[in-house]
This record gives sequence, C-alpha cells and structure tokens, in this order.
Amino acid sequence: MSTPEQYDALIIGSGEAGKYLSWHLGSQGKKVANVEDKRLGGACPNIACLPSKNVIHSAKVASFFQRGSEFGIVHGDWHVDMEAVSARRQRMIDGLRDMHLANYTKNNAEVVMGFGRFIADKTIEVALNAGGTRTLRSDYIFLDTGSRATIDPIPGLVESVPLTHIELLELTVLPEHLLVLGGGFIGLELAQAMRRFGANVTIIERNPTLVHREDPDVTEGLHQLFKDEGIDIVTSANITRVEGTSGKSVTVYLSDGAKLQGSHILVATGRTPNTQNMGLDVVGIKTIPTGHFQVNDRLQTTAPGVWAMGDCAGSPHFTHISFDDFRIVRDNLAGGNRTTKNRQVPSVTFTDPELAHVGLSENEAKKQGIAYRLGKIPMAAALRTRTLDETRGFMKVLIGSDDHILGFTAFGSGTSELLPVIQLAMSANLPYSAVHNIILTHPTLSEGFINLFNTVPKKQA
Ligand SMILES: Cc1cc2nc3c(=O)[nH]c(=O)nc-3n(C[C@H](O)[C@H](O)[C@H](O)COP(=O)(O)OP(=O)(O)OC[C@H]3O[C@@H](n4cnc5c(N)ncnc54)[C@H](O)[C@@H]3O)c2cc1C
Ligand SMILES: NC(=O)c1ccc[n+]([C@@H]2O[C@H](COP(=O)([O-])OP(=O)(O)OC[C@H]3O[C@@H](n4cnc5c(N)ncnc54)[C@H](O)[C@@H]3O)[C@@H](O)[C@H]2O)c1
Repeated sequence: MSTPEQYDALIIGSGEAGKYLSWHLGSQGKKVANVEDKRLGGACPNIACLPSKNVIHSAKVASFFQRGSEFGIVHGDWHVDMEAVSARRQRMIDGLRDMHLANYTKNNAEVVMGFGRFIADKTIEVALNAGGTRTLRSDYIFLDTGSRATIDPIPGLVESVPLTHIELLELTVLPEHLLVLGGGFIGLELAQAMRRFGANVTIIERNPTLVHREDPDVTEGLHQLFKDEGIDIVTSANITRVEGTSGKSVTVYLSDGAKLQGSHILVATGRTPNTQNMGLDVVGIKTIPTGHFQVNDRLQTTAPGVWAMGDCAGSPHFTHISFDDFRIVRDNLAGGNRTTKNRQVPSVTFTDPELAHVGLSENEAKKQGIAYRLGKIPMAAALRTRTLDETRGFMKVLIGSDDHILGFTAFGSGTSELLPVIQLAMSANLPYSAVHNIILTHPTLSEGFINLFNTVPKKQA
C-alpha cells in the first residue's frame, strides 16, 4: 500500500448528501475529498430528478399544443423535435455541472474522480478514472453511493438491452411503441411524457393497480388519467420472458399467454443500492438483506467512524431525504442529537396532474387502526383550477381526534406547492384551524384549503 494521504473527512459519492457534506466541511476549513466515479453531483442533476422534470415539462408544452383550441389558440402544423428536447435537457445539465464545480471550488472541497473502496481500517483506495490509484485515509468517512435501476432476472430481459431512465431521457428519436416495466414513480412519470410526445405506450405492472400502495381514489384517478391520454395499462402481469432487442423490436410474454409487442422497453421496477465491491468486509461494514448499508437512526454504519446517507443507507429514495440525511449528520458532528426517527417524508409523483402526499394515507390509517375525519374536495372546488382548465383530481385531508392533521393527499395540477403549508402545520402540531383561518389570496390553489377544511366533519360532542 502506498503511503496514505491524510484527510479530515472522506466522502464517497457526490449525490445530494455527499456533496452538501463536502461543501459544508470544506467551508469550515477541513481538508475534504469527495470521491465520485461517474457524474459529479450524483443522480439528481444528471440523470434523475432534474432531467426527468425538464423532459416532463417539454411534454407538458406538447400537451398544450395538443389542447390549443381549448384555450382559443389556433396553430398551424407542429411536431415534436426530440433532438431539441434532448438538447434543452443537456443545456440544463451543463449549467448544473458548472454550478457544482463552482461550489467545490468556493468551499475548498477536493473532487477525486474514481471508484472508492476500503482496503484497510479508515483507508480508501481510489481507482482513478484517469488511470492509477490514490490511497486516502481519514478518521471520518461518509458513504453516499446511491442506487441504480434494478434489472430483474427475467429470461431475455438483460439480452434485450432495455432502456433505464438514463438512456430514455437521452433519446433523440421518439420510440414508436414503448413498453414500460413497472407502474411506480419512474414508470408513470416517463410513460406519460413519452405518450405526450406521441409514442404509443404500454405500462406492464405486476400488481393489480398502478402505485398499488396508494388509496383506491388515487389509483382510480391515475388509471382514468392514463386511459384518457391513450396509455395502455396491463396489471397483475407476470412476465415469463422477453424476446428481441430494445430499439428494434421487443416482445414481452406473460404467464396468462398474452404477448405484448413494442419497439423499445424501459425498466422502472425499483432500485438496487450501490454497495458492492467496496471492501466492506475489510472494515466490518454490514449490509441488510435489501443490500443497503446497515445504519442506526443517526446514520452510523457498523464500522466506527463510517456513516452512510441517502439511497445507499436505505433512507426513502428521494433527493430531499438524502438532503435531510446530510443535515442530520452535519448537526450530530457538531454535537447535536438528531435522528431519522419519525421524520416527515413528503413526496410528489410528477405526473400531470401531480400526486402530492405527506403523512398518513387512508389505507395506512385503517391498517394502523387510527381514527380520522376526512375532508375532501374535487380540484374544481379550488376556483383557480377553472381559470386554468386544470380541474381534474381531488384534495383530501385526514384529521385526528385532537384536530391535528394526520395526512394530506392531493392529485391535482400544481399541488406539490401546497405541501409546505400542511407540513408546517403538522410539524408545529397546529390544529387544522390554523390553516383554515388564514386569509388566503384569491384566486390561488391554496385558497382551496378553505373549501377543503370546510368539508371536515365537526368533532362529536
Ligand atoms: C428518473 C428518476 C427521477 C427521480 N425523480 C425524483 C424527484 O423528482 N424527486 C426526488 O426527491 N427524488 C427523485 N428521484 C430519486 C433521487 O434521484 C434519489 O433518491 C437521489 O438522487 C439519491 O441521492 P443519493 O444522495 O442517495 O445519491 P446519488 O445521487 O445516487 O449519488 C451517488 C453517487 O455515488 C457514486 N458512487 C457509487 N459508488 C461509488 C464508489 N464506490 N466510489 C465513488 N463513487 C461512487 C455514484 O456514481 C453516484 O454518482 C428520482 C430518481 C430517478 C431514477
Ligand atoms: N417524483 C419523485 O420523487 C420520484 C421520481 C422517480 C423516482 N423516484 C424514486 O425512485 C424510486 C424508484 O422508482 P421506480 O419507479 O423504479 O420504483 P417504484 O418502487 O416506485 O415502482 C416500481 C414498480 O414496478 C413494479 N414491478 C416490480 N417488478 C416488476 C416486474 N417484474 N414486472 C412488472 N412490474 C414490476 C412494482 O410493483 C412497482 O409498482 C422510487 O421509489 C422513488 O423513491 C422518485
């Protein structure tokens, strides 16, 4: 082993938690190296959240063109230029890359491009992308290695060279017919975007409904939306094999004898944590059966002086949660006592309309035997939606016996921006009247809260 270079902190992976911790510790004058083997800044700005929302927005513009006459806009011939859609996405990514580089420079955090693995206690060897190795040592090591698309061991699937979200977002030619494996977050968002660009799309989901853990009104709403947009949905699908090559012709065979034919196939069936080939045995870092690093509620692994954050630590797979993992570790390093226990996990599925959620769903409340009063309105009751012709969907809120908000779900255009008000009331333990009684600007979507809380049944005396 070459003589290790000594650091105050080593961070493996430059995803959300990793980069923020690198910038934070660097700004405090610590000698920090952030090791990254692929894309600086991790998945979110390069291949996940931001590029997908960029492409989804282009698809929204396409849907406005399709709906032009509804708004009194008469246009001539138009078409989708996938090369230009892709170029717009790439421009955004390039800008984000510059922003990341500037942050590393400003905060004196070193970037080491290469794959990191443990070779001894507190010691990482980096196989440099540029060739050669470096050996780095620190008493403080933080893992933020993220996750990748799972490719199930279905006969013929690997051989079909399926698209993952990475290749799909980079397409410069529209698929004629896209088969989407999985009706979860990625499948729904990308299926709708591709359909709006003009592709035929079939979603193949193994459960009886899309987003099967959601309440029945949510799944019904999504099924109806996708049906109206001309997306085929095959549920309770048991795939026995795949034949052909994505980009040419692919056939998916189901156990009930059905045969689904497409030009391309996208896998969107969940994530696998990046925890392999990292020399974990050398330092005694354990993983759990899902492959994630084993951590406690302060995100400490089973090796002293090694923490894990974000997807690789099994935290809910969202960028905002990886960011919160960073805050927990940052504050505990400074002597705090923060944990991952009982934290809010808000989420938004960026279909159009969006599905925004925080707290308990009705399914969960029933399963846990928690009594609730339900307030619910159609989105059309928030009059803003009528000005926009975006009246599809509903909002609902679960209220506990003490008048506090237990959960909120909105399936409606622009509803992601409604979450923070509800989250604030929930985290400050305020009764729902605290939101109900605010003067809410007319005509905004949030004004819908007044109508929503009006529908909550009064407490029984
Ligand atoms: C298509 C898509 C859309 C999404 N949209 C959203 C969204 O809208 N909102 C949201 O909140 N979440 C979204 N997510 C989820 C979100 O992207 C992830 O939860 C988040 O990026 C995870 O961040 P992370 O910090 O765990 O690490 P990541 O961003 O995954 O970064 C980990 C980095 O570590 C590197 N690495 C791994 N192993 C090593 C090693 N040994 N040595 C060196 N480097 C290594 C990897 O190459 C990677 O760059 C989306 C995900 C996908 C796939
Ligand atoms: N807007 C967002 O915040 C956002 C967007 C995209 C991804 N993400 C994150 O990334 C994670 C991964 O997304 P995802 O869509 O890959 O996973 P997911 O867990 O959301 O959905 C996967 C779906 O695939 C189905 N499935 C699994 N194996 C299958 C098979 N063999 N055949 C047919 N269907 C099968 C599952 O039943 C499930 O419905 C999400 O859980 C989420 O945490 C978040």
